[in-house]
Amino acid sequence: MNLLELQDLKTYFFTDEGVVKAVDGVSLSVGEREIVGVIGESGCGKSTMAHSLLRLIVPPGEVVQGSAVLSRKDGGTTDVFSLEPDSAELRSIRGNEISMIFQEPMTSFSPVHTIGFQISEMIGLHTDLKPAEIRDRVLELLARVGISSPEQRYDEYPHQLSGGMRQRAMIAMALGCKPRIVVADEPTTALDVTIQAQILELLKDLQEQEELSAIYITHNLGVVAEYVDRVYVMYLGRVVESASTEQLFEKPLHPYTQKLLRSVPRPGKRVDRLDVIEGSVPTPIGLPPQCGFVSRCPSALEGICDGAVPALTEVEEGHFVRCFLYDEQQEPKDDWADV
Ligand SMILES: Nc1ncnc2c1ncn2[C@@H]1O[C@H](COP(=O)(O)OP(=O)(O)OP(=O)(O)O)[C@@H](O)[C@H]1O
Repeated sequence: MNLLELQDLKTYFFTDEGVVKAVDGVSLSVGEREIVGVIGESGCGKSTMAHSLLRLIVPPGEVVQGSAVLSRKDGGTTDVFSLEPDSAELRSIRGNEISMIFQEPMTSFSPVHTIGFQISEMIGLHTDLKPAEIRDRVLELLARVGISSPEQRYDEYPHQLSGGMRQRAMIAMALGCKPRIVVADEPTTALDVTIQAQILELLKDLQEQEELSAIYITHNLGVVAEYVDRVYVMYLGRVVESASTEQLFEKPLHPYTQKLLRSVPRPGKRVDRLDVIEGSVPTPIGLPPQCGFVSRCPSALEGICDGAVPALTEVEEGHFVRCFLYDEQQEPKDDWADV
């Protein structure tokens, strides 16, 4: 049984310019102790998908469809999308069972309280521990994530910590209640490479020791190659390919994935020239029913790829692709909703 089963998520933003279909039918699963990666260019809907999972979408955005069934610590299951936004149950899930590490740590800490106070408050909210026990847990966590002199850091404010330390403190906060799944949205962009590597190593250790699963949203294919078990490639609000990391690097199928892999340097691969993906991700407003990548695809088939949205098809075990090139039998369909 998977820890998390996201089915057919659609999250739209209802703007004056039109309906932005930021996530348009994404399904994704996370197994126990599995690290799942989500990749794709800026604007493909990765962050919107992650925020939807934690019910952090605010108007004009809305989750319009989908289910996210979470297997709970107590052995039960809950569809996170069926809960009221302000419900106690949702609050008990957030932070306690699924927690999120954001792009910029300053946004998840308040500047006016100390680091220790904020992590303690979060643990206090979700557990019955006594204040002294909470303090001990926070100190242990700070040490665990590699923060030196935890006693001293406990009483410091976020601005007193370096970027790397703040990131660690945020991980401590995210792990405070021993969640089963951590969603890390580009956890390392704002940091230098050495700290990036340390943080990812730390998360990997925690995954092994604390039975943690994770969803990593990243632009960095080096990170995917090294730390991720299974990958979802997103384009224009949809998953266009998903496979084990090994399968994906060995044999990328979707022309978008192939371009993406050729557009960034990868460890262990010598390339003379990196590819550039021509054009940019369109804004997902009023898009015609066709493959989202058709306007940028070097292999597009006229009359096929521009006539319908391809379905996600399993090409070999565990390797799925949404592309007519691999599904020639498929008749163009006029309605995406039927696919
Ligand atoms: N609050 C909002 N209002 C309107 N449109 C939005 C809003 N937030 C995101 N979008 C749009 O939704 C689409 C998906 O954006 P999202 O930030 O989820 O992509 P992303 O893949 O996470 O990008 P990045 O890697 O830059 O974070 C984009 O077209 C974006 O402009």
